[in-house]
Amino acid sequence: MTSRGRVFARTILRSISQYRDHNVPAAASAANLIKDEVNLARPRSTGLLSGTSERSVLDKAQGGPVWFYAAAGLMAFSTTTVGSASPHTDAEEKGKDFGKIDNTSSRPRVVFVLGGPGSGKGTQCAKIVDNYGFIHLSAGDLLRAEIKSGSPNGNMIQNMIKDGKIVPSEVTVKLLLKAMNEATTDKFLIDGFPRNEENRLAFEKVTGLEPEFILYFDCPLTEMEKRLLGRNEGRVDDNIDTIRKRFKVFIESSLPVIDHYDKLGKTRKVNATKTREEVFKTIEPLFKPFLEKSSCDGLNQTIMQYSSGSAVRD
Ligand SMILES: Nc1ncnc2c1ncn2[C@@H]1O[C@H](COP(=O)(O)OP(=O)(O)O)[C@@H](O)[C@H]1O
Ligand SMILES: Nc1ccn([C@@H]2O[C@H](COP(=O)(O)OP(=O)(O)O)[C@@H](O)[C@H]2O)c(=O)n1
Repeated sequence: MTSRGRVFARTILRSISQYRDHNVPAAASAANLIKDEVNLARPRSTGLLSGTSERSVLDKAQGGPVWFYAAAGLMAFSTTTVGSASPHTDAEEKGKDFGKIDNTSSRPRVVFVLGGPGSGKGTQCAKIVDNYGFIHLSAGDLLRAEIKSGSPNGNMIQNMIKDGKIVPSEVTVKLLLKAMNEATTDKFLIDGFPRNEENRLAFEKVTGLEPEFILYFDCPLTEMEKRLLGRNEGRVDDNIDTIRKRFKVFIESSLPVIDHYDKLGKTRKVNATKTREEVFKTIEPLFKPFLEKSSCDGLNQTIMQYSSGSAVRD
């Protein structure tokens, strides 16, 4: 990074502090995340010109180092559009129209997988990973791993999960970013996230990334309840009391997020009541376009821009 880049980054961080001093809560929590992320991402950004393996996946967010964009994320960001779907698009109906994935971009590509508890998100994610080279990041799994790791946040997370509540975004986004940074691919299925508007805004502000689309598993509560009670994974939250609380949270906090993306034409609604195989058949057309062209071309182009000095971001 050049000294000009450092000066600019400091300026951005200073302006975030000023926002925080004026009690803008989202800016304040984003600022905390950003500071952590600066520490996470900075050492790696020196490898920018030395090849893909040394570049942090998130360094590629919007074509520049993540900490830079994390800071800039507090400003308005333009987004990448995928497909031509209209609101309330049904996966079965649209078929191949889902196609227009920007495979020339070197940005990390993110698909959010949403749906009520027990709607089959994890089950389908495993199939997508096997067939379409995505990395599956389950927010719930990351939180449960954090509890197991003996983290100081462990107790708090455990209590929230037992009570069916949504863990503060600061914690969850940080875990997601760490996992994305460690990943060896740039295609991410982020499952069970964003679960509320706070999750959504924190991720957006910190990464500057917009999802390609939202895969929404639509399933009646009665079916989800039956599946959860039969899941048998020994989870502290798969009991009838917590399940009912989770349903309430889903309706009150998660549906508005799905609706937000629906209005942007990004929600791909899937009937999740069918068999596992049928559901997978329905969603496959959404993922085929990701196989059509490697993102390496876009990536190489970005690296050449940096080498020739034509890119202003360092
Ligand atoms: N299409 C389906 N039909 C019947 N049961 C399913 C289906 N998809 C998943 N399941 C089962 O329902 C339970 C919940 O699925 P899971 O993928 O863990 O849901 P989520 O990740 O949305 O909570 C699991 O026991 C799973 O095996
Ligand atoms: N973005 C997220 C995702 C999960 N969680 C917590 O983790 C629990 C389990 O989420 P999960 O995605 O593993 O499971 P399901 O509820 O989808 O079956 C949620 O009920 C929340 O308590 C969270 O706080 N924030």
